[in-house]
Amino acid sequence: MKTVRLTTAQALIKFLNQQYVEFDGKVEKFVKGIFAILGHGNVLGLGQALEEDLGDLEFYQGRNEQGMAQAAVAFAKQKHRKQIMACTSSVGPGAANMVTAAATASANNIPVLLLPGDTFATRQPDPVLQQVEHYHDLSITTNDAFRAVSKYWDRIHRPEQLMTAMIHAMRVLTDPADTGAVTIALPQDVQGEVYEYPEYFFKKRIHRIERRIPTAADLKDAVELIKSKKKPIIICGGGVRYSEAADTLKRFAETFNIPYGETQAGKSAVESSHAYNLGGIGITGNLAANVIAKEADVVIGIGTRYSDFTTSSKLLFQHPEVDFLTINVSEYHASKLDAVKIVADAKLALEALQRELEKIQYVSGYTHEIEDAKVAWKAELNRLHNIRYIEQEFTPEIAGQLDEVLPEFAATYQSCLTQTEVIGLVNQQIAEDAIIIGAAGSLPGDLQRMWESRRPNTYHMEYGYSCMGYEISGAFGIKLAEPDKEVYAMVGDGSYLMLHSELVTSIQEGKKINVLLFDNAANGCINNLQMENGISSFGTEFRYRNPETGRLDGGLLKIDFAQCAAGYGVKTYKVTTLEELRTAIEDAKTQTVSTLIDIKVLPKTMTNGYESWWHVGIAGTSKSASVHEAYLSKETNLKKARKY
Ligand SMILES: Cc1ncc(C[n+]2csc(CCOP(=O)(O)OP(=O)(O)O)c2C)c(N)n1
Ligand SMILES: O=C1C[C@@H](O)[C@H](O)[C@@H](O)C1=O
Ligand SMILES: [Mg+2]
Repeated sequence: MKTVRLTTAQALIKFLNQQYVEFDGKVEKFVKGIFAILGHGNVLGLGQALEEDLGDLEFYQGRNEQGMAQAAVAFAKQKHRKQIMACTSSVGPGAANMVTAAATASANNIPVLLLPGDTFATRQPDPVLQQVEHYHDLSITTNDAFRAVSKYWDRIHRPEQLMTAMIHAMRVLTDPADTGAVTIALPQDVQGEVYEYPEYFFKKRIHRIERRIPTAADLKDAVELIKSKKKPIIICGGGVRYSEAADTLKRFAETFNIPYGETQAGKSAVESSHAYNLGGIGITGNLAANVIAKEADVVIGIGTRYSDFTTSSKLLFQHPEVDFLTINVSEYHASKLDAVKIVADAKLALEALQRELEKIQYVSGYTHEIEDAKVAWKAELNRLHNIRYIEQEFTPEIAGQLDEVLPEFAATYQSCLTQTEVIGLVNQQIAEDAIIIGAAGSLPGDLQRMWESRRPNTYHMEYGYSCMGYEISGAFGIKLAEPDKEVYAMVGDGSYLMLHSELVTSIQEGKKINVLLFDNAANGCINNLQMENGISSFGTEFRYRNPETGRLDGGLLKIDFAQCAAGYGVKTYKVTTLEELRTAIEDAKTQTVSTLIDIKVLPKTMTNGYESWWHVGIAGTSKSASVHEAYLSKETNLKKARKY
C-alpha cells in the first residue's frame, strides 16, 4: 500500500480538493474554497496546511466567524447545495461564534463544513487559553455546543480518525434529505500530528446527488387523494429550487389548473408573473395565496418543512375536509400533518404524478378564483406601492400603536418615506436578474408578500433560522456564487447593527454588494408583535436613556449609517425621498465597489398580515386588560387550528 506522509490538517485539505458531486450527469468540484479566521487554535495546523498547499481551494479571510460561516451558507444555498465552502476557526470564542451559523445551515438544510480548532487531545498544557473547564467531564469543550446544531459532528483525536470522519462528512453534506452543518472539531495538537495516509484516501471521489424515485404505491395513494378533490393548492418550498423542478411545477400547474403559493425558500423558483403563481403563502403571505389556501380541500406541499410561517401556525387551511399530500426527499418532513406522502425527489415525483393524473384526465374545479385572487392582490400591491406619508390624517399600515412617533421620526430624520413605497420602487428599479437577500425583521414579511420576482432564483431569504446578521454576510456569499449579478442585501437597522462585518470582506475582495438599509430606529417587527399583543412599547425602539425617567424613552437614536460605511471604503448614499432613492440606486449600479443606501423609513409603515395568525407565547395572567384580551384571542384561534 502506498502512503503519503502528512499532518492531519494537510491530509484534510488534500482530501477536500478531491471531492466532486454529480447531479443530472454534470460533475462539479464540491468544495469551492475555505473561509478562515486564524488564531492559535488553527494557525499552526490548518493554517500551515493552507499556506503550504491550498490546491484549487480559494482562500477567504473572514471578519467574524458567524459572518464568514453564514456567507458560506448563503453561497451553498445560492448554488442549490451543489457546491460548498468550508470554514475554519480558532478554538474557544472563534469556534463558538460559528455555532449560530451551524444552526442557520441545519435549520435551512444547507450544507456547510465547519472546522473549529479544539483544545489539546493530549491535555498536557490544559487549561489552555480559551478553554472552558468542565469539572465533571474533561472530554467536553466549547465545540460540543455544535452537537445540537449539526447534522454530523465529530472530533479528531488521532490523525487516522480523519479518514472515516471525512467520509461521513461527505455523505451528509451531499445527502439532499439530511444535509446541513457538518462540524469536524480539530484539536490543536492533532492538526499537526503526522500519519502515513493511504494514497487511496485521496482518490478523486464523485458523490452522486441522487434523485430519489417515487414508488408506485406512493403515487397510487397520491392519485387517489387528488382525484377526490376539487380545490388543490400547491406549496412551492425550497425543495423545488434545490431539485431544479421549477419548469416541471409550471407544467403541472398549467395542465391540472392548480395554483401554488410560495414559501420563503421556494420563492422565485418560478417568476411571479406565472398565471398560477399566487405568491407568498402563510403568516407573511399575501392575500391571493392565503384566500385560496383557506378554501383548498387538498394541500400539496412540495419540498417544504411546513414551518409555522407557512401554515399560519396550522390555522390557514380551513376547509373542513382538507387533506395533505407531501412530496419531500426527507421522510421526516414528508411525514408531517398526517399527509399522504411521496418520499422522493420533487422533479421526479411531479413528473410521475403528471403522467398518472393525465391518464385520468384530472382537472381541478377552479374556474375564475385563481385569476380573481391574483387581480385582487395586484390592486392591493398597487396600493402598498403608493402609500405616501402626509403629516395630517395619515394612517400607517400598523395603525394605533405608535401613531405619535411618526411625526417625531419625520422631524428627527427629515424623511417621510414609507417602507412599502420604498420596496415598490426598489422592485421596479433594480435589474431583473439582480438577487435580493434578507433574513430577519419586518422585511422578510414585506418581501414575501410584495416582491415580484422577475427572474428565477433571484429571491434569497433565510427564514429557517431568520438570523439577524445573515443579510450582509449572505450577500457576500451570494456574490461569490454569482459574481456577474448585482446582489442587494435588504436589511433593517437592527440586523445591520448586529453584524455587518463581511461588508469589509466584500471591499477587500473587490466583490461588490449593495446594502439597502431600512432604518426605522427600532427592532420594528418585534415592537409590532408586543404592541399587537397588548403590551406597551418596551425595549424595542432605539431611544436614548432619559435621565428624567431613567428609562430608554428619550429621543430617537440618530445614526449616520452612510458615514460609518464610508469609512470602510463603501460608496454610500443618504436618501429621504423617492427621487433621491431612485437616483442613488441608479448611481450605485455604476459603482465597482460595494454600496450602501441609508434609507430612513417611517416606523409602522411595513405591511400588515393578510388572513393569517401566528401562535406566539402570551402571558396567561397580567394586570393589563389588553394583554388579557390578546391571550383570549390566542386561545380562540388555537381552538380552530390543527392540533399537530
Ligand atoms: C440573531 C437574532 N437575534 C434576535 C432575533 C429576534 N429578532 C427578530 S427581528 C428582530 C428585530 C429586527 O430589527 P430590524 O433589523 O431593525 O428590522 P425591523 O423589524 O425594524 O424592520 C429581532 C430582535 C433574530 N431573529 N436573530
Ligand atoms: O422573532 C421574529 C419575528 C419575525 O417577525 C421576524 O421576521 C424574525 O426575524 C424573528 O426572529
Ligand atoms: Mg428596524
